[in-house]
Amino acid sequence: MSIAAPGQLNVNESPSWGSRSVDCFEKLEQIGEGTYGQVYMAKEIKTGEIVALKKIRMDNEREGFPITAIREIKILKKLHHENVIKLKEIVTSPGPEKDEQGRPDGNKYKGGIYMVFEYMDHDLTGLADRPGMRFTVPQIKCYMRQLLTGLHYCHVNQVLHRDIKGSNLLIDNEGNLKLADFGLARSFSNDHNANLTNRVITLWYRPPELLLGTTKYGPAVDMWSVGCIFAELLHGKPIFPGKDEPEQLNKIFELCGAPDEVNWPGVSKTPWYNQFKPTRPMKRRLREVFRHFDRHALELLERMLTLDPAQRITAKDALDAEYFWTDPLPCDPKSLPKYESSHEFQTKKKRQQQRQNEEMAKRQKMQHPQQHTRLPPIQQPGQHAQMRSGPNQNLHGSQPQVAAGPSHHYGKPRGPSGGPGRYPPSGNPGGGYNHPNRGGQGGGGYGSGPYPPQGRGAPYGSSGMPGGGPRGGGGSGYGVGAPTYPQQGGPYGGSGTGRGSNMMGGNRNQQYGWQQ
Ligand SMILES: Nc1ncnc2c1ncn2[C@@H]1O[C@H](COP(=O)(O)OP(=O)(O)OP(=O)(O)O)[C@@H](O)[C@H]1O
Repeated sequence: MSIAAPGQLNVNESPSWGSRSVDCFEKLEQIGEGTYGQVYMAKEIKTGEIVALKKIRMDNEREGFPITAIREIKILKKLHHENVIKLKEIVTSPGPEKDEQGRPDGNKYKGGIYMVFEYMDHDLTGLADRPGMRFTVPQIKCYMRQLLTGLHYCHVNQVLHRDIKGSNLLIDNEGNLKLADFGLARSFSNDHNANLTNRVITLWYRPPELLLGTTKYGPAVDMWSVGCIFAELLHGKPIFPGKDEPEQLNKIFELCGAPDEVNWPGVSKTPWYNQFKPTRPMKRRLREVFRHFDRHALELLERMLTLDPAQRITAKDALDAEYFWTDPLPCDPKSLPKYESSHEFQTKKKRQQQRQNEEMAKRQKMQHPQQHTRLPPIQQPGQHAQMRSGPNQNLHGSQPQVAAGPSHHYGKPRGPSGGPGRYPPSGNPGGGYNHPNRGGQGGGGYGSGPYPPQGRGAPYGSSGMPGGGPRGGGGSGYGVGAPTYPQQGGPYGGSGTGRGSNMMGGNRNQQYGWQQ
């Protein structure tokens, strides 16, 4: 195997890797917008095969080929599993890129580099965000089992994903779930002796050890994120929607209790413990808050959302949990309903459009109050099932017609709050931190709202949720807007500046200094 010089991409391993032009593909539509650039659904002209093209952003020539992209390619080339997204090849575009209007796109780099992936119809966030979406218990078990199987495979192969969240879990119309976006992934050694950056994992899914500044960690960080996803599937909305790191920790402690040397030996030695330890006793309330969850689901969740990473359940043990072996059993992926493609990018875009329409209608009403009452209703995007859908459009068969069009996870969780209407303002987070701006009482956020019915019920149903349900209303995806980071110098200072800043996960391109 030939080795590329540092900072260069080794495309020599297979003649096809990097040798073909992106012109072999016809871009059909944008389905995602990530830190690195756009993701498109595209068709290979020769074969008609539908793929996903992820453009690698090369904004800054001086930095060369982004280290994160090199990592993603390197790791994905070594991982081959049915629950891990398949990287098919790398293609290039020789000349300056053009934008949609045919103008040069301002990219200083003279060409473009794309990763070609197998196409997946949905991401979990986009799917869950569909109006009226209801996941059944066997369906949740089926997705969770696949998520854990894929993750177990990564961990056995000594790869940490470090960005597990709904928009990185891709689902096809055969019901297969695959882990995607390995841009923050890295190899680890079993002794966990290397210093790794703690500025990884999107804030809402970030475990307490990273929030407390730990730099020696292992697969348990991914298992915390899995616990957050699991709870979200059952609960119907994200369980820890913190707007910045201190609030994130606070939300965790309110539900999982305060960490101490009894429940988490060694916690007092974590770098930022003294700064962020709660100033009042906080007991674990997970069982009480989620008492309506199925018993086995709650048992498993308890073990995933364990504060001490050393005691947190592993992917392998989670797969053995009673939850997956008791009725109702996980369903066969193939038996799952087939939906029109849905990615978070598109659901967000649609909501934005809807809000614009509503505002326009309001303005019209103010200008022509009489006439307005007789106007036909504003047409909402996605009312007609005529949007371009993925290659499996004809797979709907006898499934109930779904109203909305595609909705990939576009624009990703850049910011923590879910957008207007989705999450009530958290108010004073309470929780008693030693943080100058915090420390008030109350504000638990779990005690007041009704929860969706459990058991065989519909975790994502619109009934019973405040404001018509977290998924159905006008809120936008998984977060917009910037969290307020404390000034540099504090534990959370200095992130999120410059190009490619990911509000929830920090700035990827700045995450790789002395710590990896
Ligand atoms: N293979 C694929 N098939 C279909 N859609 C995809 C595929 N890969 C990515 N997407 C869509 O594009 C979105 C962004 O992709 P991805 O997470 O890989 O980009 P990114 O630049 O790493 O994003 P981020 O900055 O959020 O980490 C995904 O959430 C998903 O909706």
